[in-house]
Amino acid sequence: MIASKLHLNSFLHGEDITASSLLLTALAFAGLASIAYVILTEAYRSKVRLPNIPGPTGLPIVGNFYQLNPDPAETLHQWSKKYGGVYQIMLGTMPVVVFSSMQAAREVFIGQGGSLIDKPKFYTFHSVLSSVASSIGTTPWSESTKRRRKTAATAMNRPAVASYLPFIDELTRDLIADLWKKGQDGTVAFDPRHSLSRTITDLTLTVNYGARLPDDDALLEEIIDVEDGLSRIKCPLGSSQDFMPIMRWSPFNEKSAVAKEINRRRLIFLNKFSSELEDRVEKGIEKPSIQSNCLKDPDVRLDKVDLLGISMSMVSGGLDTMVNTLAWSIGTFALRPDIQEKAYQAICDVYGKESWGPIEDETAVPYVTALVKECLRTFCVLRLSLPRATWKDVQYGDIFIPKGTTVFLNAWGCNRDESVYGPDVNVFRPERFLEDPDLPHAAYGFGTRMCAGFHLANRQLYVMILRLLWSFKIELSKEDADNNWRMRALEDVTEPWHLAAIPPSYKVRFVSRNAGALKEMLE
Ligand code: HEM
Repeated sequence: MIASKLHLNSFLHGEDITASSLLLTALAFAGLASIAYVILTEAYRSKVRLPNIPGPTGLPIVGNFYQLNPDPAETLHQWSKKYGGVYQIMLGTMPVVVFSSMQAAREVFIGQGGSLIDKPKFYTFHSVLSSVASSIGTTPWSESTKRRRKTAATAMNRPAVASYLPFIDELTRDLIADLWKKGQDGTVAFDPRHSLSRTITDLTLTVNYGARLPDDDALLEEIIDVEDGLSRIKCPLGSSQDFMPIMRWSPFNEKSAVAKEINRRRLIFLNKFSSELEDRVEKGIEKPSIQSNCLKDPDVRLDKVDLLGISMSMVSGGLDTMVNTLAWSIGTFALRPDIQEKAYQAICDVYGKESWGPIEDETAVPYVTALVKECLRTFCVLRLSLPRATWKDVQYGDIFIPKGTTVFLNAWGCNRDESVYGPDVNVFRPERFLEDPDLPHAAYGFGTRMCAGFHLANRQLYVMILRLLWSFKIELSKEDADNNWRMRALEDVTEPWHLAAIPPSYKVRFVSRNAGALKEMLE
């Protein structure tokens, strides 16, 4: 008995030794593997780093990724003061060339536009999310991208936008009626974001499919939620796993699963809208729209995947950008009654106090045109634009950027370029665009892949802002005013890592300036 106990003890003791030595061996092996991984990654990082382009070196494995905190666009803008208007950063093992000065950006993005026509491929977005089709703005250059881009750009050029004016007119009226009703003629303060989202989603779908959004709040919420999720993945800095492949195996990484689920949900509503349109085309009851034109025109050789890609671009391109630009603008107007007054007088000088004027002319009230540009410049909702890749080698002065390099346009930095806007660059001052009507801004990007919807966006912003400021005095809620609520483009952005710059929420009152005239305009 005793002997067998001894035997058992020594046996167990022996097991202990074996287990702990196995553990030690495993730890040593993991340690060596980690060291080897760091050495190999560092060797790779220094090999792929672009010669003769200045920029911060960054940390092993992660490069400059986490140094971009707390606000990537602003950090890159500050770095441009040290490294110049064109410099490189390392995102994990990926070198990225950043353009952060207006002059350099325009010279290369416009002057050598053909060399910057490509888009980089990111693991999360291109391999996990976009398994079926992807929006134009994120798709590398190919024959299919060329066809889609051309169709979308033609469908949103100046004459085409003129044909959508009845939709813009109808939806702006609905928006103003909704704001007036919800706020009970300025007696109740509320957050206008939901109304803005509904109007912009409705408008985007109407222009794309020729049918208005059904009165279905659940569907609207679903579209908004899916598009918000997409923005998070589409964000150039949205997924660390794109730059640090090791993150793809992290048990805490849910990015890929989230991307797949968003793709599934997005396809449900896009397919629904497409098949409803096909039905209308078959019955011959469709209204003019981008998709119906493509379906009916034998010269437009687009397949189903192309058409789906265009739909994705329209919904993704127009939603976040327009809603956030309007949300920043309305909040700013509430804080700046002087600007509201100037705009109101300028509108009344042209159209009088009894009418908000026709919708045809986008430049009839130059102060409003300038106001729209200053809103786009100041809030610049796509602060890092959408990433590009070089299609050909680029030579800019001493800087050589080889084909296939990822390039960021820091639109935020360009819009804060003192050499262009002067010392009051951080002041919200629409007059700067009256003093120099050719003054550029970078909110839509530049060159061959710049925003394909910019005519449509300019027209919508002009009409909506003009009519809002003619109809209402916009006043901050008492609660927000008491709390000294602010709307600074830099300090008050809510999620600086998000693709689109989202303003802080607020409540405002929409007080009619001339209730009788407004009622007539809405009839
Ligand atoms: C305030 C409104 C808007 C802003 C600030 C904005 C900004 C931008 C920016 C910065 C890009 C990337 C450009 C680049 O790569 O250089 C882009 C691309 C694009 N936008 Fe817009 N956008 C707006 C509204 C719209 C609207 C209303 C639509 C259509 C409904 C639209 C459709 C597109 C499309 C299709 C692209 C992809 C172009 C391509 O890659 O070839 N955008 N937009």
